[in-house]
Amino acid sequence: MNHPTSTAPAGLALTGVVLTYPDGDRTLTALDHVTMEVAAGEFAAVAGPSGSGKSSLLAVAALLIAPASGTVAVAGRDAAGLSPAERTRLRRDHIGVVFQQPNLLPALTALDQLTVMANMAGRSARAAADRARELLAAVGLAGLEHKRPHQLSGGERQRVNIARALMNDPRVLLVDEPTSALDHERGASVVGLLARLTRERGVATVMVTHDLAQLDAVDRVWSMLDGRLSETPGPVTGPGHRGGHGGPPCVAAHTHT
Ligand SMILES: Nc1ncnc2c1ncn2[C@@H]1O[C@H](COP(=O)(O)OP(=O)(O)OP(=O)(O)O)[C@@H](O)[C@H]1O
Repeated sequence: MNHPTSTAPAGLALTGVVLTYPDGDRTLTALDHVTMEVAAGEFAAVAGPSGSGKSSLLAVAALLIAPASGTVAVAGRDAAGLSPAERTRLRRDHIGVVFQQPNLLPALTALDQLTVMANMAGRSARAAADRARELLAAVGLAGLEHKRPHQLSGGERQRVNIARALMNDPRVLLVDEPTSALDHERGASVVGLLARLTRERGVATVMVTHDLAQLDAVDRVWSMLDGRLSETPGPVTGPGHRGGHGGPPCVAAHTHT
């Protein structure tokens, strides 16, 4: 168990994060002094064009890549200075990741997709099954626990994916393009589900998306352009706000001077 060691917020905090990749003789700056705070119970979206740095942001927030400079704090704990084992534990205990493709194992039932993770984390089989059932019900899949992935729709598979990411009761939920394989209606339903789970479970959620039509349920919208992140202004009232922010942000027109 990781205990907070600083006054960083209980959700996610990135401060002055710079991430570079080698690019021939030069370096490419994928994240350029990115600062972002997402509180417990807050649902933030990051929108931006292809190549703007959204996946890089998620990878750094998930503690999969260490930034060249800047800090990442998860559940109040600064990841800098942790050993690889401590970083892995911080990720396992406090971060849930929903990948774009559900990555479900074809042979496993919906219930087993969730319990296999918990068993690996040392939870008793009974406790894991109880939690998995509760989560599958919470994402609207009660009664489908014994279905295998090919017996589920795309939207249902994405719900299993979300339930699986919540198995360890994470403080931070990182979601990569969850609606890309879904039609508008099913996509809106998945985003609405993420909004509800974020609020009910007090998790700090960051959703990366291309889909500007799916932002009504989020609390805050950030725009990513050329590795720079800025919050898109709108009539947002803070954590718990629901019901739209006055239309999609003008991501393409956003400039940094
Ligand atoms: N492993 C890597 N090595 C070198 N350059 C990389 C690497 N990963 C990403 N990049 C570059 O970093 C920049 C940001 O990429 P990133 O994948 O974070 O963008 P993105 O906004 O997620 O794009 P998309 O929406 O297409 O997934 C791009 O210019 C990309 O080419």
